[in-house]
Amino acid sequence: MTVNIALLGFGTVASGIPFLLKENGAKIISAANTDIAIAKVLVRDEAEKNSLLAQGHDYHFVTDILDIISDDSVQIVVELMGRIEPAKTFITQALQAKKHVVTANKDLLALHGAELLKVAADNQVALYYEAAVAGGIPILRTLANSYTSDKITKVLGVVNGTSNFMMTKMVDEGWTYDEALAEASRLGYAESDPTNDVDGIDAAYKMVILSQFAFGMTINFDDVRHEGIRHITPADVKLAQKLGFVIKLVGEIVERDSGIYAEVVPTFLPKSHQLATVNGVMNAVFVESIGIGEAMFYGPGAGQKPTAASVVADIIQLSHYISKSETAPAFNTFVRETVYAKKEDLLDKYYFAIETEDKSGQLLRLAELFHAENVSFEQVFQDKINEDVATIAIISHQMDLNQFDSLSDKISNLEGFTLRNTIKVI
Ligand SMILES: NC(=O)C1=CN([C@@H]2O[C@H](COP(=O)(O)OP(=O)(O)OC[C@H]3O[C@@H](n4cnc5c(N)ncnc54)[C@H](OP(=O)(O)O)[C@@H]3O)[C@@H](O)[C@H]2O)C=CC1
Ligand SMILES: N[C@@H](CC=O)C(=O)O
Ligand code: NA
Repeated sequence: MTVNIALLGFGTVASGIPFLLKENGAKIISAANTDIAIAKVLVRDEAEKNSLLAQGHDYHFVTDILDIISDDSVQIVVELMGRIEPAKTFITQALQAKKHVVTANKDLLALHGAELLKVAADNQVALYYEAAVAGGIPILRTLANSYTSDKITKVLGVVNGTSNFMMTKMVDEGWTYDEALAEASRLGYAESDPTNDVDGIDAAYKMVILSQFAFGMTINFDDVRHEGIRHITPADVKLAQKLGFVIKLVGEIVERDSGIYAEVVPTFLPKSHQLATVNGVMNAVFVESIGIGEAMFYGPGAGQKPTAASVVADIIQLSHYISKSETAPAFNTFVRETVYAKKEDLLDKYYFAIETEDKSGQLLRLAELFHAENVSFEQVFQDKINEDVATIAIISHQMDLNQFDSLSDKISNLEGFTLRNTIKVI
């Protein structure tokens, strides 16, 4: 038999699918128990269709989603257009027409996943999305299947390929921010709007999805504190290096007695930490659990073939169920009530970079602020910016999130001081 699939969009990831289906034909047929054919491809308009045909792409291109939704021979719809609309409407229509759906769209899953999964369940079809988190790393299926016996307590992840690639190029090779971003876009790593990549939004979407698979809880996207890489300066990087740290954009999800918490923030990682060596477009998800202990899953987080490989793995799994006329199980079955951690249960050390006039008594004023919050300094450094202005860099001892927010606020409002940056220290 043959399972017919339809692709929505034919950009970076989607155009990698034919290669894998062709190169691994025999293996795929044996795993899926069926042949898999690309029956239709939705493109934006006639101009794109003609251009793809002229390039030698020999597919049945359509420009109206209804040509796919109303086609009973199409059993799996593969959404690779990205963004919220019209992807949300098209996926809903496909599920309602009792077609399985595969997507890599983390924006949509993080913001509207629950609604879409309900439509899938109501229509006895499945929605799979391995590629949505850490592109080529098989992390979601691993958490859903191989961690069933275990209790996860913490997930740390470098999960945005674009920002990690940019930071690596800027720090190790001296590229400018704009050069690094342009190259990440050229290589197909960045989103069509790279704001999400550099501002920590894409990684925060992935934290929402990871919270569901690792902890069975759905953290609201708005509750994921997130910050990107724009504010990190060469001075921050230099000090980090001097102290034996590297700076990375790290996502973290923890479960404390009071509940769960997730954030994505620039982080000082000790050079000896496993995540410190994750460079370029590589991603890694570091999992702490009571059974397995510490485990790290490492691989390419973006790029055409790695991402398409995850998409095709989902297609194969669904095709297998279709070929056996079996109901495809839900991608993730771990669901608990979502309970948020109290801020006082979230303890971390922080780096504060503060600019101020280079005159006596300034450090004392900062010391008084920290003392009033009952937080002590672990290390303090001062660096001249010019004749009159200096940066005071403080690495604190542990404080809870209330103390951190209060201190950041107070320093920002302290006359004569500018809080230039804060970075979490692991
Ligand atoms: N690239 C990567 O490494 C990874 C991507 N992803 C996710 O995979 C998805 C696809 O990403 P990627 O392939 O990089 O994106 P691209 O922008 O390369 O491809 C998307 C394609 O869909 C087309 N498209 C958009 N809207 C429509 C529409 N209404 N009708 C028809 N075609 C449409 C776009 O056309 P046009 O150019 O005209 O807008 C474009 O050709 C996204 O959700 C992304 O977040 C996930 C992991 C890794
Ligand atoms: N733009 C994303 C693509 C994969 O999710 C990234 O850079 O990680
Ligand atoms: Na993945």
